[in-house]
This record gives sequence, C-alpha cells and structure tokens, in this order.
Amino acid sequence: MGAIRILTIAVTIVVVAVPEGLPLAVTLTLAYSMKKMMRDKALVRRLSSCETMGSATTICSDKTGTLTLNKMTVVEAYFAGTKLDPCDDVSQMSDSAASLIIEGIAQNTTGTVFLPEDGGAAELTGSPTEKAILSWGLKIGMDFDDVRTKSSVIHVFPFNSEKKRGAVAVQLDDGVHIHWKGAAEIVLSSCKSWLSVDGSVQSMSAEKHDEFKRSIEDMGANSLRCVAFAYCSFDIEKIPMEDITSWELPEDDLTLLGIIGIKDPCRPGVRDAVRLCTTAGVKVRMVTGDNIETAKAIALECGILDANSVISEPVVIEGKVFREMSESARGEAADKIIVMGRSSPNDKLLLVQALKRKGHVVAVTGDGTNDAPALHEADIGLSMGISGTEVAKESSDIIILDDDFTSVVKVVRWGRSVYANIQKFIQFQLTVNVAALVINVVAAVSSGDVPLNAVELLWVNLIMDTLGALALATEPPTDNLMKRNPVGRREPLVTNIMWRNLFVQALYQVAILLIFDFDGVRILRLQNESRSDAEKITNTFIFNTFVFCQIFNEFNARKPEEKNVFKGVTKNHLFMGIIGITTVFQILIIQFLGKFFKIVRLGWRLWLVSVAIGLVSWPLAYVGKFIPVPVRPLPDYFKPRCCWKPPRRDEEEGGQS
Ligand SMILES: Nc1ncnc2c1ncn2[C@@H]1O[C@H](COP(=O)(O)OP(=O)(O)OP(=O)(O)O)[C@@H](O)[C@H]1O
Ligand SMILES: [Ca+2]
Repeated sequence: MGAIRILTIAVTIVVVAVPEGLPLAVTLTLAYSMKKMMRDKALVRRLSSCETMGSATTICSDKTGTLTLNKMTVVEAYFAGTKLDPCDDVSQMSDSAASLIIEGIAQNTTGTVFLPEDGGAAELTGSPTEKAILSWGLKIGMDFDDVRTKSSVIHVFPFNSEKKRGAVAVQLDDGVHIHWKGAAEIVLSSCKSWLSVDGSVQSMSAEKHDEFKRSIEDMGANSLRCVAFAYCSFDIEKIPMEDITSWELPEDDLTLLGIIGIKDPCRPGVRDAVRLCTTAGVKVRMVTGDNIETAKAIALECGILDANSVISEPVVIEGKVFREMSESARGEAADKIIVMGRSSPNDKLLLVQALKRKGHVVAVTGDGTNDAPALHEADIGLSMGISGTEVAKESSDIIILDDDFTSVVKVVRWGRSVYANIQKFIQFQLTVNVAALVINVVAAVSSGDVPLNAVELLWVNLIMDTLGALALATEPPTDNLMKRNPVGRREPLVTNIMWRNLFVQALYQVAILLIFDFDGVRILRLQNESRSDAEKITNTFIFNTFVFCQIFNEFNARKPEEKNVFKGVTKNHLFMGIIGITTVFQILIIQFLGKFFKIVRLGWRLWLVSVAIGLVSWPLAYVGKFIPVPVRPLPDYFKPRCCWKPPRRDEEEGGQS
C-alpha cells in the first residue's frame, strides 16, 4: 500500500468517526420544535431551553392566571360583622357604615371605573382582583367619581406581593382616613376593633376575632381569594406634611370593615394537564400569594393535591415558615412541598434553589417583576405572555403566550421530543460508525485491503450525518414521550436500550459483510469471472449492502423503544423524502458513477440480495427489542472502582447496592 492510500484511509476514518452531523441534528430539531411550539402558544427565547424542559423533574407553577382563569368575581362578603346574602345586599347596613366601605373601595384602588354616557355597562381597569372589587362596589351602590371628589388622597402605600397589602390616606372635611386593603388574615391581625351594622365601632373580642378568622377559613376552603378592608382615623396635625413621601402609614389599631371572597375558577383542562405531568413523572408544585386554605382548595380542585393523601406540613406550607427554616431543613422540606401559600417572590427563589440542590431540574412560572430572580435561577424560566411584565419576560427562557398551564405541559412534551430526536440520531449514527470502522479495520488487518474505500465512506458519511440529521431530527412528538419518567440530570444520553439496539444491528452488519469480504466470491458464485473482476463485484456488493442496511436501519432508529417502528412514518414527509433521495442516489452511484467510486454495475440478482440483507434489519430490530437490558446505565459499570482518591463512604455504599 502506498503512503498516499494509507493517508487517505486514515483521513476517511477520521471523517467517518467525527459526528459532524450532531450539531446540525441538535440545531435542526431545536429550530423545528421551536417553530412548532409557537402553535402551542410557547415562544422560545433561548433555544436550548426546549431540551432542558424535556428533562424537567418538577414544575413550580403560579396559581393565579396559570392554573386559574384570572377572571375574578366577588361571591361572598362578610361586612360589618354579618355575612351579606346575597353578597351585594347592604340593606341592613346603616348609611354611615356603607359609605365608609365605599370610600375605602373607591379611594384605595389602582383601578378606575368609567361609566359610558349612553348608560351601557361600566368599564373597569386594573388588575383582575381590583376589577372584581370595583365591580362589587358598583353593585353595592358606589358612585366612583362622586366618592373620589368628596375626599382627596394625600399619601399612598401601593399594594405589593411582599407585604400583601396596600393603603391610602385620604383627607376629608373633618379629618383623615387611612384605608387598608389586603390579604385577609394579615389585615385582620392588625385590627383592634370592628365596624358594626349601625356604624358604631366595637372593640375586637377574642370570640369576634375567631369568628372573622373562621369566615376567612371557610371562604378559603371554598377556594376563594380573601381580601379584607380596614381603616382608621388619623389626626391631621400628626401628619409630617413637609416629609410626607417617607411617612409610614399607621397599620396597627385598625377597624375592620369587612372581608370579601373572590372566586377565580380553575382553567378547564388543567386537571388533565396535571394528570399528564404525574404520569410523565413530573411533579407539579403550586406557589401562590393566596392564603393557605385557598391554595389548598384550588390545588385539590385541579388535582395537584390528592384528597386521599395526608395534607399537612410540609406538603402544604406557608411561605413564612419555609423562609425561616435553616438551609438544610429547607432542602429536606422542598422535596415534599406541593403547595406553598402566602409566598412572596423571594420564597419562590428559595424553593427553586432548594430543589436544585436536591438534584431536581426545575421549571418555574412567573409573571411579576419580582419573580425575575426565581425565573433566572430556575433551569427553565417560563413567563406569562398576557399577565407577565416586561422584566419577567426578559429573564425567562420561554414565554407562555396564553398564560395557560396546559401550554406549559405541551412545552415539556416538545422538550422530550427534542431529546428523543437527538437520541435517535445518535443511535443511527453510532451504528453506522461502529459497523463501518469494525468492517474496515478487521478486513485491513486480516487481508491488507479494505472493502469500503474512501469515496464510498464519504457517501456513507453524508447519509448518516447530514441526511440522517434531516430525517431524524424532525420527528414529531408522540404520546409515549409522556408516559416515562424524566431523564433528570443523571441519565446518560445513550441509554442501555440504545446500546442494545446498536449492538444488535452493528453485529449483524459486521458479521454478514465480513463473511462476504472473506468468502464473497464463492457465495456469490463469481468463480467464472477473472480474479480482479470478482473482487470488484464483491466489494461493490458489500458497499451496496452496507448502504441498504443503513437505509433500512434508519427506520429502526425512529423508535428506539417501541416495537412498531413504522408508526406515523408516512406522515413524516421529510423522512420519507430523505429515504427516497438516498435510495435514488445509491442506484445512480452503483449503475452510473462506477468510475468515480471505483466500482462496477451490479446485476439484478445481486441487487436483490443486497436489499434483502438490508431488509433483515427490520425483523432483527423487532426481535432484538425482546432482549432485556439492565436498569443501571452502562457507563456506570466502567467507572473506576479504585483510583488515587479514596471514594467517600456513602458513594461506595450507593455504588454497591
Ligand atoms: N390589588 C390588591 N389589593 C389588595 N390585596 C390584594 C390585591 N391583590 C391581591 N391581594 C391580596 O394579596 C394576595 C395575593 O398576593 P400576590 O400578589 O402575592 O399573589 P398573586 O401573584 O396575585 O397570585 P399567585 O401567586 O397565585 O399568582 C391575595 O390573596 C389577596 O388577598
Ligand atoms: Ca462523520
């Protein structure tokens, strides 16, 4: 062999062995999925996050807007010490009591009411909670503009998710009122008195406090969001007028006006989506700013919590409790938490960190500006397209355009499909690599000549790298993807099942082609030909058979785990197209490009045998799938047992079990 030939073969082997199609396959499948995901209402901002989403082991979801519709209506009201029935009947209430409540609603809001001149329905603006409150205010006789002109706002403490309450100070003719509105049990805890039906202020006895508390719990158990109203009068002299911006509104010694319960129904389809996650081994956790009773009720409604299981701490936990735990205790608790109520955005961040430390791949949804750190920290941050702020969207990897949890689950499905497509490509490619290299090396060592020459190998390389990437990267997701557990962080990319498929096919190809390499002249009955002709025909035959083995095996690569590899194949036009093109080119090469490839034409008999041998890879793959594989990943067996660094005790124990 001349030096040039050796060099050519060496270079070819390197070209074959280098999987230059892999980045192409990864990019292709990501880009393809990204385009398709738009249709499922997910806008991908960071391409690689699709794939990460496929291995997510847990999703921490917001409640409001994601699991629920974010269409709020007041359905229960507990005012002036009595339950209103129906919730907008204020006939028993004295005028002074009613006007105080209405003042609180109209002034302490970020929303507005616009009444069209033609007497149509009122138009409301503001957050869904604000709108629900304002629309309830209209029902109890609030004249928004009139109330707003009667008094003037002198200072505002805006509502925020951290403190879960907001307040305004309003100046009236005869003094200043400070109106608070916010999370019911938090506001209640700072009330020392309550307003009764006749408009008098009663001091808060322990019994009355319990009564209010129970009504909050009852509303919560009915999955209602509870908001309480309270106020106090303030001496105008005591207000630091010159430095009013830094004035902290007084928030103890308040008088409770009342509590309302706001209904926000679950989104249709959420229950099924949660169930889908459960079968897919992805744990859904709910993180919400609402109180724990409300959170629990909604979680039961949409199937995140199971009514039959124990529901106690830390499965259902309050943000504050979690926040105050030590870091290690948080780690222990995080795994068990399913519902976190009264959480602040920072608690979400703590939960994400704790879960990540436990080895989870965490997806998090968020909409508020202060969700940004949690979105950033999570493996996959999902922001909400409708209710989300710009900041939240900027820090997220994927934007869920319709805010719906169902779309979040679709992203998981697409992510798994990306991962599976990459695996399919790798299985296909590795089989070709192993087979081609083994055949050539064995032949070269034993007879000093290689059956597959450089030009042939380059064509094979094209089939498996570029064309293979195109064919296998665009497989659409199947339902089976959501029936197995997530791969998480640890599982290797090439699974035992893939190794098994690979070995079965590669062994078959190597065995059959080496037999022809050694004894082809006799088997193919070419004794009548001259020696060099017989050798050329045999080598062409081996090349042709090898390519057909790959073409048929490309079908097997579509479904590494299922027995029926043809399911949905006709729907994948690109795949069928690539197979068609490869076959046509192969025929052209053998019949017309002989000079270039240094091969000869084959008769119909040898063509048939080539295709038949390739065809055997189908039943072979079917039978091969009955071979059981160990659960433990293959690379684990090759991990060095003894090395210079003594393994930690717990690792060793884990390894031997
Ligand atoms: N505009 C508001 N004014 C006063 N209190 C409010 C207002 N909006 C919400 N609340 C109270 O604060 C709590 C919700 O706070 P937060 O804003 O943290 O939750 P969210 O982000 O709306 O909901 P989720 O976390 O479920 O998506 C509610 O339970 C309610 O009692
Ligand atoms: Ca290659």
